[in-house]
Formats: sequence, structure tokens, C-alpha cells
Amino acid sequence: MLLSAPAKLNLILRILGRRADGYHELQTLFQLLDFGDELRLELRDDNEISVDSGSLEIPLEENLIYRAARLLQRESGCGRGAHIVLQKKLPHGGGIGGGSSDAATTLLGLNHLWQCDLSLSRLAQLGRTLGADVPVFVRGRTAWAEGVGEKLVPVETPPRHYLVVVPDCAVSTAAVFGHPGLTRDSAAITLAHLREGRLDGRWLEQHFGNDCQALVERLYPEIRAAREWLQQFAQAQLTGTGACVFAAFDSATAAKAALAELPERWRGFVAAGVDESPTHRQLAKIAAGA
Ligand SMILES: C[C@@](CO)(OP(=O)(O)O)[C@H](O)COP(=O)(O)OP(=O)(O)OC[C@H]1O[C@@H](n2ccc(N)nc2=O)[C@H](O)[C@@H]1O
Ligand SMILES: Nc1ncnc2c1ncn2[C@@H]1O[C@H](COP(=O)(O)OP(=O)(O)O)[C@@H](O)[C@H]1O
Repeated sequence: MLLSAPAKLNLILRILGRRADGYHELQTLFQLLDFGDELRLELRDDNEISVDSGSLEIPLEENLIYRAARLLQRESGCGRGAHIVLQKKLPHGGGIGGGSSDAATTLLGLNHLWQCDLSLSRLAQLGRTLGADVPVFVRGRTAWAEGVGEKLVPVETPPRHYLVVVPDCAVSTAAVFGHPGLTRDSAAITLAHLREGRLDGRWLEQHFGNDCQALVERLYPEIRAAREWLQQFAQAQLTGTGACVFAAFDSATAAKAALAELPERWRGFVAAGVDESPTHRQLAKIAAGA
């Protein structure tokens, strides 16, 4: 079974406060992209979980793919095993959710392969224990999120192509959220606009912003430099806690023209925003026997 694990951007990221358990109350707009990692999932004859992570050097027990597979095995009582091959395309520690998306795709794929028959809600709940960003990938819809990212309302966003620039540094999410200099007192936005499930482009652009950006740019001047470079083409912004920065374009051609001018010290990619995750489209085809 071949499945994608798409990236996300946080088009809006507001930090409303800190909870007693140390986690932060957020409001964020998760935009799914049509670009991501690729996973191949195969049944094993025994009940072991093996993972070939290719270029990603990470101990097996820490790999979110392995942890997701073990969690599903435990929670579903399913006695089967799997071999999973990861083709890593997304930078890790990039704020584009690569590890979380790999975990969600593993849960979705193995739920099908092992015939566990767990609901999306249950899989999202399991995913939440692996990371705050996992539920949105399990649900597979571009969404407005509250709580720590688990209260999700699907929304449609205007069609856009994004140029994502990957500065040469990795940011620790825990370090940013634990930093005394983080702004944690943004007012909540109320979303009358969400009623019809479609976000107006002008409203969206007015509310773009990321409460982590000022601090992250102070800690990592390289990220500020990348954002300022991108700013010459369009409004540019940090995603998540970074390190990636992005800007929206009306066409893939315009985004690719900007990418062609990217200084050599950075990497980048162009991807389209999508309302539905490619993983869910692939699973629907597999379920239909296509
Ligand atoms: C900030 C966001 C926005 O999408 O993205 P990334 O930059 O990581 O992609 C996410 O909420 C991150 O989600 P995720 O990367 O899954 O975080 P987790 O593994 O659950 O948490 C890592 C650490 O960040 C802190 N954390 C995370 C989320 C949150 N709402 N409040 C927090 O305080 C906690 O200290 C936690 O120990
Ligand atoms: N399969 C995986 N892919 C990427 N990172 C992983 C994976 N499994 C565990 N991790 C760990 O999760 C951390 C966060 O990765 P990732 O989700 O890609 O970044 P971010 O949360 O910034 O978007 C990485 O630094 C890495 O140590």
C-alpha cells in the first residue's frame, strides 16, 4: 500500500494562553498541501513492526511511524505486523508537520491493512497522544483548529500555490513554547466567517500572522533572512514554530519563478493548498478496489 503523508502550513497561529499542563491554547488555520513524504506499508508474517526510514536518522523507538504502529497494535488488539518504508521529502523540525503526518498516515494505512475498523474519531484521539498536530492529518481536511490543535472545523480556503523556503536550521517546538519571551496573550478571533465553511480570501490575508515569529526570528537570524528574502515577492510568514517560511501565490508558475531565484544556501519547494488530504483520496480509491 502506497500512501502520501502531506505537509501542512499554519496560515494563522495565535497563542491565547498556557494551560495547567504546560500546553498552550491555540487558534490556528491548518492548510494542507499536495506535497509530502511517501510511505509504503506491507503486511509481515509475524507481529513485528520494522521501519526503513531512508535518509531520516532517528532511533526506531522515537520514530513516530513506529510509535503510531505500536499504539494501533495495542489499542486495537490486532496481532498483525508491518514493514513500513519511508521516503522522506519533508524537512524535519520544519513546522510543516512531517513527523506528525507520517504518524497519521501510519494510523490510517494500518487501520485499513490490519482491518482494525477504528473510526476516524478514535484514530484522531490516538494520534493526539503522539502529538498535537497528528489529529488534523488523521481527519485529512484543511481546518480551523482550537484547543491544542485537536478541536477541528473543516474549512475551504481560496486556491493558492505556496513557495515554502527551508532555512538551514531546525527549531525545537518545545524550546519555543517553553521560552519566557513568547507572546501568549493574543485575543481569540471569533469566526462568523466559518459558518459557511468557506473562508473569504481578503479576510484570511488580513488575519495572517504567527505569534511565534518574532521570538523565533530573534533566536534564529537565518529564519528572518529567509523570510525577508521571500517578502520581496509576497507577504511571507513563519509556519508553526518554524523553521520554514512561506508565501502564497496565485499560480504555480509565479511560485516557481520565485523559487528559481532562491539563494543556494536554502532549499525550497512549491506546493498547492488542498482542502482534502491526498492520503484520504488514496485510501478511498483503495477501499473502492481501484
Ligand atoms: C506549533 C505547532 C502548530 O501547528 O506546529 P509545529 O511547529 O510543531 O509544526 C503544533 O501545535 C505543535 O504540534 P506538535 O509538533 O505535534 O507538538 P507536540 O509534539 O505535541 O509538542 C511538542 C512540545 O511543544 C509544546 N506545545 C505544543 C503544542 C501546544 N499547543 N502547546 C505546547 O506547549 C509542549 O511543550 C510539547 O512538549
Ligand atoms: N517519521 C518522522 N519524521 C520526522 N520527524 C520525526 C519522525 N519521527 C519522529 N520525529 C521527530 O519529531 C520531530 C519533529 O518533527 P516534524 O513533525 O517533522 O517537525 P515539526 O513538528 O516542526 O513540523 C523531529 O525533530 C524528529 O526528532
